[in-house]
Amino acid sequence: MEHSSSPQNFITIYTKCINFAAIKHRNQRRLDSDETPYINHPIGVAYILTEAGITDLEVLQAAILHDTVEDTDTSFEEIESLFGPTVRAIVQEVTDDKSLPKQERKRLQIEHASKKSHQAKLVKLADKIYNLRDLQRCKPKNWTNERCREYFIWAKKVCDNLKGTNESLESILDDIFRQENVN
Ligand SMILES: Nc1nc2c(ncn2[C@@H]2O[C@H](COP(=O)(O)OP(=O)(O)O)[C@@H](OP(=O)(O)OP(=O)(O)O)[C@H]2O)c(=O)[nH]1
Ligand SMILES: [Mn+2]
Repeated sequence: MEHSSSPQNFITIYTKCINFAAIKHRNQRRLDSDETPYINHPIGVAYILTEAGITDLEVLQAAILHDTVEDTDTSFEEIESLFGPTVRAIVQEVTDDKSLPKQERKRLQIEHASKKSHQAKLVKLADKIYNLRDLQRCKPKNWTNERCREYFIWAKKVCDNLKGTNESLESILDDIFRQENVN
């Protein structure tokens, strides 16, 4: 999408994304016992990226929008018409096909990670950092210790195939996996 890089436009475009995602996720909660509003997750994913020095607006937009199609009634067409073809493409790359069995979806994340675009890899790395930190903070309702452990082990396999994308994000992940003795 054509946009100037002036701070005014950047903030206007970014805020439009946050507002859209907040409306779409408004009835959703995280799985923690506090039932944290779901929107905390996409905002936190974008924040992880800005803290790592990433200023690519399309990446930050896609981070905010990354779970709208997977987890709400949002369509890719809607994303494209509001935010343009590049943001749509990144969101599409990080969206799991929920019609597939879970095991297959998880396997495909490992298999496809290395083939993603640079922009999509950044969103995937930050998504994993957020979710792994969240698991370190507290166990989701109904998750056993074993399920948490399996998530760490699976996430490591996905992240191994995203290597060479961003040093800062990858060093955060290295620390998390080291803390959890996943190797
Ligand atoms: N750690 C944690 N995760 C929570 C919580 N609430 C919701 N989630 C979401 O749960 C997903 C991970 O749970 P799984 O059982 O492995 O996956 P599934 O939802 O796709 O079946 C993540 O989806 P995702 O963001 O699409 O990422 P991905 O894991 O599928 O890559 C994560 O955002 C929570 O309180 N803690
Ligand atoms: Mn996510």
